[in-house]
Amino acid sequence: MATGAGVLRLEEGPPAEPIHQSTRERDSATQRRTARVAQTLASPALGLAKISLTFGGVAALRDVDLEVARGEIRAVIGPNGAGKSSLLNIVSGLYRPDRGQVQFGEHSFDQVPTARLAAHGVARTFQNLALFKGLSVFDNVQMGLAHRVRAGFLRQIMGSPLARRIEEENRAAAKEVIGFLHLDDVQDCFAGTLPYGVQKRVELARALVARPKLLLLDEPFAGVTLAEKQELSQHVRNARDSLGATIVLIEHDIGIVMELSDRVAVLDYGRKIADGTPDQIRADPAVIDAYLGVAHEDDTELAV
Ligand SMILES: Nc1ncnc2c1ncn2[C@@H]1O[C@H](COP(=O)(O)OP(=O)(O)OP(=O)(O)O)[C@@H](O)[C@H]1O
Repeated sequence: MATGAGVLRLEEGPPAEPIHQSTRERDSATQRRTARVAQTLASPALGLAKISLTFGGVAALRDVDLEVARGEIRAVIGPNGAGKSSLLNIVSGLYRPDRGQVQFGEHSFDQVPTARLAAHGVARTFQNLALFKGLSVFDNVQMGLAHRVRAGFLRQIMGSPLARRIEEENRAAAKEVIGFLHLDDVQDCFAGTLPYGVQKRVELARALVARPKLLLLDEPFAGVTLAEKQELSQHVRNARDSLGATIVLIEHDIGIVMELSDRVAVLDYGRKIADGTPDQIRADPAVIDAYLGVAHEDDTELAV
């Protein structure tokens, strides 16, 4: 039987406040999710095929398949050590899998070329903030366009009109995403002086400034307050709804995951043990066993 203690063990911050939806709201949200997934699965934004990875004798990932539909919010969850970060590191090219393929749209890779990630329309955030704390919010956000600046380096030092135009475009893009994430008031502050939850938002802005097609979020809600979680999850949803980004997130806060995601994949000991809508995952006995490590009963649900 699922116990609160078992679930709390999985969370790094306070548990998410349950969002109460009426049955009709919940049904229509489910219908929208199903339509979105069905519509776009023919041409997934991200496909992983038979991904395996070992570290010495430890199998971090075993034959993991994953499809992410365009415009979907897709969560990957699992207990500590299940392989979530390893998976994200493979998708962003930091790890090379022993076997398997990663596909972005038409392009397929044995190892994702990290340096060309942005060119493929992929951006990511990190579990531990990777901001430049001594730079302003504005400059941090502009760093998300560094690949464009590098491309125009020679033109820049020559002060060409094209370099000036690129710089203006970059500033305009940064300004726009800063407004989108309600960071206008703090855009001139040093990033390191801001509350942790705001810094997380700055990191999200930096990832979004290049308008990625695919956004990888590594524990975006870790360490933030309950109010900040609610706000941040709305921004993640807006990034999908208004900017059209497909989103993959790994996250320990099951409450937020179930509320935010269209579909959830569950890893345990490097294997994918379940994949489905939040309702399917909540009721899946294998998931309950993996999280609680106890024998399940037929009527048990994941307590979130
Ligand atoms: N760089 C590494 N070197 C050696 N072993 C590693 C490395 N990275 C991950 N592992 C091992 O691979 C397995 C999967 O780890 P991973 O960090 O991917 O899991 P996780 O689900 O992200 O865990 P957590 O939720 O605790 O971050 C674990 O047994 C871990 O110890």
